[in-house]
Amino acid sequence: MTEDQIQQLRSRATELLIREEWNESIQICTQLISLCESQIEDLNSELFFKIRKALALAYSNRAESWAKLKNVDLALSDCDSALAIENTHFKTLMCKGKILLGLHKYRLASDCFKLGLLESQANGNAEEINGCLEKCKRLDLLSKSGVIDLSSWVLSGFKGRIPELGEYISPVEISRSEISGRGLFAVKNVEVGGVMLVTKAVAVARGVVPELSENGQLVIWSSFVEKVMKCVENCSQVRCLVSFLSPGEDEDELEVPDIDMHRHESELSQSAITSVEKSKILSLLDVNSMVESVAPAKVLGTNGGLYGVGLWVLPSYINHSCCPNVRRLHVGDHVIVAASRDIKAGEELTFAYFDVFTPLPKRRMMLGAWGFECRCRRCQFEEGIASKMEMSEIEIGLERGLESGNVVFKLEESMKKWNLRGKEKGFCRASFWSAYAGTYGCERMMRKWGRLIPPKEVVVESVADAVGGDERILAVAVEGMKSGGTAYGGAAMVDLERAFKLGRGIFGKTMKKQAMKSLLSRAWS
Ligand SMILES: C[S@@+](CC[C@H](N)C(=O)[O-])C[C@H]1O[C@@H](n2cnc3c(N)ncnc32)[C@H](O)[C@@H]1O
Repeated sequence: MTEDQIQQLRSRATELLIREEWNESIQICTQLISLCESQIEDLNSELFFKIRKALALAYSNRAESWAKLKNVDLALSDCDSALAIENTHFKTLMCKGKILLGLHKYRLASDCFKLGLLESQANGNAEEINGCLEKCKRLDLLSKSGVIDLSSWVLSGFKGRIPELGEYISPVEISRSEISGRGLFAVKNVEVGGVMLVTKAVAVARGVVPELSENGQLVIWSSFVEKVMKCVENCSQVRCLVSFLSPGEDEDELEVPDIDMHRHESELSQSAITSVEKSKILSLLDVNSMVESVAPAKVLGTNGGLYGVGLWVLPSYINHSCCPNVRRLHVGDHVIVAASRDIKAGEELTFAYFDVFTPLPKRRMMLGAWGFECRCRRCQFEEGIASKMEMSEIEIGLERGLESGNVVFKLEESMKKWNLRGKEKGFCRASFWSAYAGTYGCERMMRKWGRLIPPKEVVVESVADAVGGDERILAVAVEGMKSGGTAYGGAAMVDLERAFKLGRGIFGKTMKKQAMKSLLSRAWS
């Protein structure tokens, strides 16, 4: 009788799995598990082995259903129950390997696939298992080296699948920040373009939003909140990491988490945090979620027309500066954080939370919405010159439609008068970048003002040095290169090397020169 019941439930569970009815399949597997467990105590040996087999399969099937529903904790727990009964259970090893791969635990995943490969059932699945093993190896290497190569994807014109990325953490640490709360700090010197982090989103929601209507954004936002809630509920690893993020208040009281907690091979205590309230999640998301940056996506030809909002945990420790030293590049659900200029060991990593080419009064307005005041070197410097008469004349001139060449001329003359040097000039030029771009990009304007203002290569380099790489600086820099002219007035090779350096400040060291060249040509076409 019991045998028949078990057989019936098994067939029903298999049918539901095939039909991808995960919730129903979980119900049937749960019934099957209870039945098997109630029978397993006092059985003659033949039936005992049969029931154990059915029990292992029921746990395995339920694990698969939980995994499909993205309930990672329950899926892993069922895998472990199945493996405790039969430690080489093929189906379970495959299921556990895939879950661990999704959690970026490449070596543990690889151990499961290797064990699976030894089983007789591997014969018909060898290609798939070897593919998984290959993927573990590739991503493990990336997670150790940070070496990313998007070249073939870039050269193919972004056709085909988005390159698969793993998670990577360069030598950085989380420490108390003088800016606010905790921040992320470089432990070693990093050259422009150096990849600092590669992080997969906890969740990301995207949609085509016609003209970015507020309503459309709201719909995407609520789907994003739902996705994050689900991940937090279903994965203790995510729950633990998310619970350390800043709610935006009393940041100096917040605990400083160990960076190693974010290395996915490390084991997190499963029971550390059992739940996080929705209201807390909402305030964490207000402070830490990021909109996928549109500009590099446009150049990369990806995500065009899409509005995307996501949560990437480790990048959430990066504070804002108006003269930042890192930038982010979105590739699929991953964000690559790379140095947008050279960074010294001990320096805090900073993003610009909004466009760096914004004059001080507008930056203050935007920061008002964020709820904090920026005290970065650039803001402090620009506050010092804000009351100068020439500065008000330039701002008023710009507002009233003064010719951009004239704005640039007046600013350059004022900077000479104020005896500015080094980065200070770059800060001012960045704040009035639109006037510089308008002047260098217009032949008529250059005929009129060209001899009275600095050559564009001087301006390009001072702005990149002050606020880091930006595709708009690159566009001005490479203008004229295609037609045989030289952007920098020197030999073409030198021009190209400088353009590559600017490109690395935007896209990071993520591709070979040939691919970067094709991106540069997009910028100048
Ligand atoms: C994404 S978090 C950055 C990491 C945060 N400091 C922490 O301890 O987790 C963003 C929050 O950090 C603070 N913050 C970031 N940049 C700042 C700045 N330049 N000045 C003051 N507060 C800043 C603000 O409270 C902001 O809401």
